Amino acid sequence: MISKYNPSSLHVALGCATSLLLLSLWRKWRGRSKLPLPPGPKRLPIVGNLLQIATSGKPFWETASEWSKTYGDVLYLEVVGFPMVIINTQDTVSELLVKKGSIYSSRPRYAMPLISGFGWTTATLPYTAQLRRQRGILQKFFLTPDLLNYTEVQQRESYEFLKGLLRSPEKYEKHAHHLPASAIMMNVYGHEVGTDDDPYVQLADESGRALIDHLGYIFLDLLPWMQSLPEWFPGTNFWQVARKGRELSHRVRHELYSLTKNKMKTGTAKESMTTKLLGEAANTGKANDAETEEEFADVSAMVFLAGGDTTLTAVMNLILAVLQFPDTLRRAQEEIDRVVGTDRLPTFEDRENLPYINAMCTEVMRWEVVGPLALPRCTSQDDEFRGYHIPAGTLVLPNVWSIANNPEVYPNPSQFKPERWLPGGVNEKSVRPINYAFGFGRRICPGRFWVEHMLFITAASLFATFNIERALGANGKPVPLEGHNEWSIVRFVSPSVCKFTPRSEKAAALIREANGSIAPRD
Ligand code: HEM
Repeated sequence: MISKYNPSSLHVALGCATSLLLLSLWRKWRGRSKLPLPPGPKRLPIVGNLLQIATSGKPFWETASEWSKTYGDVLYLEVVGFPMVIINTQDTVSELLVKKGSIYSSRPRYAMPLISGFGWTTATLPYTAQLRRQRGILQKFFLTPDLLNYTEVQQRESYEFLKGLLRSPEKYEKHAHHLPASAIMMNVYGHEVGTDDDPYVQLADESGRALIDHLGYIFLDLLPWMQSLPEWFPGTNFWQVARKGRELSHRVRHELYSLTKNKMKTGTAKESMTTKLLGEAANTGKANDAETEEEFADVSAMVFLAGGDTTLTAVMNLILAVLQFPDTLRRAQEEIDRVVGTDRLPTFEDRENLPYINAMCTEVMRWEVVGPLALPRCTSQDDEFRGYHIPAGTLVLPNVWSIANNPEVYPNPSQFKPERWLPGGVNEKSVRPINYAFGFGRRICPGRFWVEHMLFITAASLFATFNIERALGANGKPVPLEGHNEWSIVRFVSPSVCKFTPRSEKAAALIREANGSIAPRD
C-alpha cells in the first residue's frame, strides 16, 4: 500500500503510472501507425501539401483528379497538419460515404460559421439528432411535389422568367436569379416576390453569400489562437464580418417566418411549408413551443440558402450549354415543336414525351457540376480502408468534378452531349448525375428532385419560345463566352453577351398571355 506520507513510494507509483500511460499511448500510436495512411503527394514539414495545392495553377478538384492517376482514387493530403482525404471515383465514394455512412456523415465544425451565427444551418451540422430532424422536414416537403404541389409554382415562375426575358433579354441573369428565388419564397413562406428589389430576396441572397464566404475563413481553424485576439488588433476584421453575419443570420431566420405567422393570424397566408408546419404543430399541441418554432425557422431559411444560388447556377449552365453547343438547342426545339406544337407552352404533363429535353437536364448536371467537391465531410472515428488508416477527424471531400469528367465512363466529358443519355446512347446505363451532383448517402441534397423538376420546366418553356445565340463582336466574330468561378464551393457562372429572340410572334404572344405569378418586375 502506498503511504501518502512516503515520497519515495509516491514517486515510484507515479513513475509506474506514467510509464504505463506512455506505454499505452505508444501502443495506441504504434497501433495507428501500423497501417499506413492512404497514398498522396509528398508532404513538406509543417505546411504539408499546401504549396502544391496553391501553386498548381488549376482548380483544386482538377489537381486532385490529376494526382489520383498517380496515387489512386483515395488521396491523402495534409494542410498545415490537418488531414484530408479526397475520393475521386463513384465506386469508392459509395464504399465510404454511403456504405460506411456511420463514420463518414459528419461535417467539420469550422470556426467562422459558428462565430458568425450560422451554426444552425443544416449543411454545416454534424450528424446529430438536430440534423436528422431538419433533414426529416426537408425530405418530407421536397422529395416529392405532392405535399406542396410545387410543380404548379415552378411552372408559373418559369413563365414569369420568359416574360422577364421578353421585356429585357439583356438582363437574363437577373431573371434567372428570380426564378428559383421566387419559387422557393412561395414554396417555403407563401411569399410572392413582387419586385426586383424584394427585400427578402436580397436578405436571403446576402445571407447565402455570407455563409459561403465564411467558409473561406479557414485560417481561423488553422490558427485557432487568432480567435482570442481582440477586435482592435490589426488583421482581425473577421470580427466585424462575424458581427454582420450574426445580424444577417438572425434576420434571415426570423423576418419572413414571422411575416408568414402574422399572415396566418389574419387569414391572409398562402399555403406553404411554413403554414403546413405550423398547422401540424398546432394539431399536435406544439404550437408556440419555442424549440419547435426555432427549428421551423431554421429549416425554412435553409432552403433558400442552399437552393437559390445552386439552382441559379444550374439554369445559367443550361443557357451556357446551348450557346456553346447550338445544335442541341435546334434538336430541343424540333422535339418540342413535334410533341407540344406551337399553340401552347409546355407543361409538366409533357415531361415523359420529351426525352431529349430530359436528357439535356441530366447532361447539364454532369457537364458543369455546380458543387465540384459537394460539401466537406469529416470522419467521426478512425477507419480502415483497403489496408489504409483514415484517422478520426479527417476532412473528407468527394471529388464530384472528377466523377463527372471520367472519360472512361463519359467519353469526351467536356462536350455537352444530351444524346449520351438517350435510349441506345453511350451512357444510357451509366451512373446518372442525380447520384453524384447532389452528394451522397445520409447527407445527400434533399432538394434534388425539386431541382430536377425546376430544370425540366425551365428548359422546355425557354427552348419552346426563344432562340438563344452568341453575340457578334465588332470584328464579326462571336464574343467569347464567360466561364465559372473556380474558387468557390459553388461554381457560379457569369452571364455572357448573347441574344434572346422570341422564336415567332406567336411564341411572344403565348408568353404574354401565360399565367405567370404577378405584375411585371422591372
Ligand atoms: C442545382 C441545385 C443544387 C445542387 C447542385 C445541390 C447540391 C448539393 C450538394 C452537393 C450537397 C451536399 C451533399 C453531401 O454532403 O453529400 C447539398 C446539400 C444540401 N442541399 Fe442541395 N443542391 C441544390 C439545390 C438545393 C435545393 C433547391 C435545396 C432545397 C431544399 C437544397 C437543400 C440542401 C440542403 C439542406 C443540404 C444540406 C444537407 C445536409 O447537410 O444533410 N439544395 N446540396
